[in-house]
Formats: sequence, C-alpha cells, structure tokens
Amino acid sequence: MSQTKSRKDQIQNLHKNKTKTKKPIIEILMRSIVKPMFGDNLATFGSNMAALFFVWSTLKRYFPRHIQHFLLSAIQRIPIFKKLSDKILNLFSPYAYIRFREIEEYRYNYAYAAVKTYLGAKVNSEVENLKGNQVKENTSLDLKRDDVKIEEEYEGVKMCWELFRCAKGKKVCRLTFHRSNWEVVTRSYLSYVVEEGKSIEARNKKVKLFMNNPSLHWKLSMKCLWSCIDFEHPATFETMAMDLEKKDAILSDLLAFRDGKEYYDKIGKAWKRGYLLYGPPGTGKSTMIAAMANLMKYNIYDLELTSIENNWELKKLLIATTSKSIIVIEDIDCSLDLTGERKDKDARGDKEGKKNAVTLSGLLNFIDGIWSACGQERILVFTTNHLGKLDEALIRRGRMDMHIELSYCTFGAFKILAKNYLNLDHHILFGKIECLLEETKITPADVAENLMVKDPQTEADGSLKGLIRALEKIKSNQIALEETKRSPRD
Ligand SMILES: Nc1ncnc2c1ncn2[C@@H]1O[C@H](COP(=O)(O)OP(=O)(O)OP(=O)(O)O)[C@@H](O)[C@H]1O
Ligand SMILES: [Mg+2]
Repeated sequence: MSQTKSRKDQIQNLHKNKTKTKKPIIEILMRSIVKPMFGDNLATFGSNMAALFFVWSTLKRYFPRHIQHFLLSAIQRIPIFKKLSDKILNLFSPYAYIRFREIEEYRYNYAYAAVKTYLGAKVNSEVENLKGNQVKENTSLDLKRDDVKIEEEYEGVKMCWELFRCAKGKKVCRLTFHRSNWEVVTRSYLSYVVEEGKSIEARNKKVKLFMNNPSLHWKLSMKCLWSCIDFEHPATFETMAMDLEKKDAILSDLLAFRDGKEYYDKIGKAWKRGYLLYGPPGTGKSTMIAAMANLMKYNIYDLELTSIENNWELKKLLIATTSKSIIVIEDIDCSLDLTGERKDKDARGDKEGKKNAVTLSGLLNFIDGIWSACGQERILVFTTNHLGKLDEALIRRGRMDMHIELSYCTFGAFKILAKNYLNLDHHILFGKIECLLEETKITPADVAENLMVKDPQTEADGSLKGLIRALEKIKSNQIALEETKRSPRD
C-alpha cells in the first residue's frame, strides 16, 4: 500500500517538475506577445489569428499587389499594428537590423556619414554602379559606389547594407545580418566600419561651407538646421597679401592650436580659439577666413545672426556645429546691436515684451559658457569694419584670443599681389609704387583690381602703370581732402 503511494508521489513530482521547466517558455510567450495584444484568453488569441489570416488571404486574392502594399503600409502606420507585426516578424526572422539615419534629432549623424563613405569607397572592377564626382575643375575625378544594396563579408559573416530614404524622406543606411552574429557586428564590425569611414573622410576631406536655415524651416521640412555646400575658395596663406611677420604669427598660432589637444587638456581649457579680424572693407578679412579653412581643413559655419530669433535658437544652432570647424560671424557690429549700449537696450526690450532676441549675453554664454565645450577643436571668427563699435566684453582677450588687423596695402603686401597676379618678383616700376603706397591708403582689393589682366606676359607693364595712375589719383584726393579740412569753414 505504502509502496503504491510513494510511486504515486513520485509520478506526481515528476509531472510537477515537467510543468516547472515548461512554464517559463510559455510564460515568456504569453507575457511578450499574447497578453499585451489579446488578453489572457488563449482561445481569443487563436480566433484572432485565424481572422487575421483570413483577412490576409482575402486581401491577396482580390486586391492587386500595389493596393496590398498600400493597405499594409497604412496598417503599419498604426502604432499597435506596427508593434504587433514587428514582434511577429522578429520572432520568426533570423535577421537583425541596425539603422543609421542621416539626421537624428535635427543633428547631422556623423556615424551615417562615416558608414556612407566606407560603403562608397568599396570600389573595384566588379562593381556595376559607380558615380563620378569632380569638386574642383582641376582635381581628378572621384569615383564612388552608387549601389543601393551592398554586400560584404567580415570575419566570415555576411553583411548586407541598404541605402534608402525612409517614409519621412530621411536618408538611411541599414545593416542586415544574421542574429547569431550579433557579437561580431556590435563588438567589432560597426566600429571598424565607422573608423575606416572616418579615416577615408579625413584623407579626402573637402571643406564644407554651412549656412544656417531660418528656424521657420527647421520643423516644416524636417531638414537640418544648417545647409551646406562644398567650399571651393582658392585662398591660401601664400596668396594672402599682408605683412609677412604678421602672417607667420597667425600661421604658427593656428598650427599650434591644431596640434594642441594635449596642451588644452593639460591646462583644463576647452579646445577652442577666437580670432577677431578687423579693418576697412576690402582688406582681406573674408579671404583670411577662407585661407584658414583651407589650411586647417576645417568646415566653415557661416552664422547669420539676423535670421536667428532668440538665444535658444542660437544655442541649438551652435550645439549642432561639429568639431574641426570655424564658426564665423561676419560684420558682427552690423549683424545685431551687440554694442556697449546693449545692456540698457536689453532691459528696455524686456519691458516692451521683446524677449525674443539674440542678446550679447546669449552669445557670450556660448563663447565661454559651460556648454561652449560641446564639441572640440573649434575656431570662432568675428569680423568687423569698426572695432570701436564693439562691446569690450565681446572682444576681451580670452574670448577673442587674437586680434588681427587687416589694413591698407603695404609694399610687402603689394609684392605678394604682383607675384599672384602678374608672376612678377621685380620690376622697374616697383620703386615708384613703393613710394606711392607709403603716402596713400589703398586696399589690397583695389590693388588686386588694377593688377587683373588676361595675359601677364604682355600686359604687366600696362597694369602697373594703371596702378600708379590710380595711386596718384588717390593721393591727390587725399591732399585735397586734408586741405579742405585745414582751411577755415567760411
Ligand atoms: N589681404 C589680401 N590678400 C589677398 N587678396 C585680397 C586681400 N584683401 C583683399 N583681397 C582681394 O579683394 C577681394 C575682397 O576682399 P575680402 O572680401 O576678403 O575683403 P573684406 O575685408 O572681407 O571686406 P568686407 O569688410 O567688405 O567684407 C578678395 O576677393 C581678394 O581677391
Ligand atoms: Mg568680408
């Protein structure tokens, strides 16, 4: 009797253990899919699935393919159905996906750019679709892959990339791979792709010029805050016409900044530097910015303050700039009223309810506020024609580390222009031009204008004589002006 009882117990225990081991899998399925979608009742789940399959087969039988596709994508847009279909697909699909969108949270996604560069660079004789690009007329043709689907093997694992635009029109790179290779992909493949892409980018880097879009467009078009084009300005420090010592000082300052990561880390300062370029119109301020960008291979962010509504927008724009860039505010005295009177006007503006404006404090906050350190290796350049108009706070050392005056043409600067424009190192007329330059104020832009000729071989003499005439005219005008100033008013 007791024997049969213990056997019964044993069988019962065995049964209990069996149900114990099975329970977690069923529980997981119930918890993850069935319960959230269909409630507790398994019968309801079954009948709902049957209904779903019935609807699907009816759809397939009576509707053409493109309508099926349209209906499916419409259904997919309903969050609950999307969640359900994703869960079912994930459950049955052996593949996993990783997406890189071009724009994330209104910001440019640099991983996307690196992936795209990496994929584009995989060119060999077997590639069918190529695209040719020539940024400058005198540079060689740049061939890139133009496939929308690219497959490759990495450590024996098949990787499949697709490039497309999502429903919202954003550009996406998507990687598909077998789930069993998750470790290889996330631990090593992705970082290999991004690093490789970045080093290709660095090798072939073309300087870009970014311009801020008006904030009205930010949400409407879901575009980035900045739009950009390739920067093709040919200016270099070699062609900059200015005092050689000054030029050398700027050059070595820039190079020391570029190689100064360790130094900035050591002194605990954000890796950024400010340059204030000032001088009359046509003395080369904008040209200097172009030369800086070409030397450093930094992108230029040309910040148009007048199209920014308030400090919040300014912050958003500045945070969206990247490392290795030059943020430029040209004619800062004209862009906004950022002068010394600003403080009073700020207060008055607030009283009048005009709180939405870019203020001096907003700008200063970015230059050396706590979040000025977002992104590294950034140069800030302000230009102005009227140094005296600017607020002391804006241009004090530490904010604008180097003040660079670009002034009227000296003989040294003229010699550089003569070399650039006429390929001349010496000329009999240089002596006369030197004397005239000492007595007159002429901008390098005006000198350059006089030296522009079609054929430097035959027209050099003529253009130098033209320059002498222009200088003499300026000189006589200056003398006349001084005389009228000296003579009594009556
Ligand atoms: N220092 C210079 N070296 C070489 N070229 C110069 C220099 N200054 C002016 N130029 C020539 O004159 C043109 C106008 O110069 P640029 O636009 O740089 O002047 P700017 O100082 O920025 O003037 P503005 O204050 O009006 O903006 C340039 O395209 C360039 O060809
Ligand atoms: Mg300019």
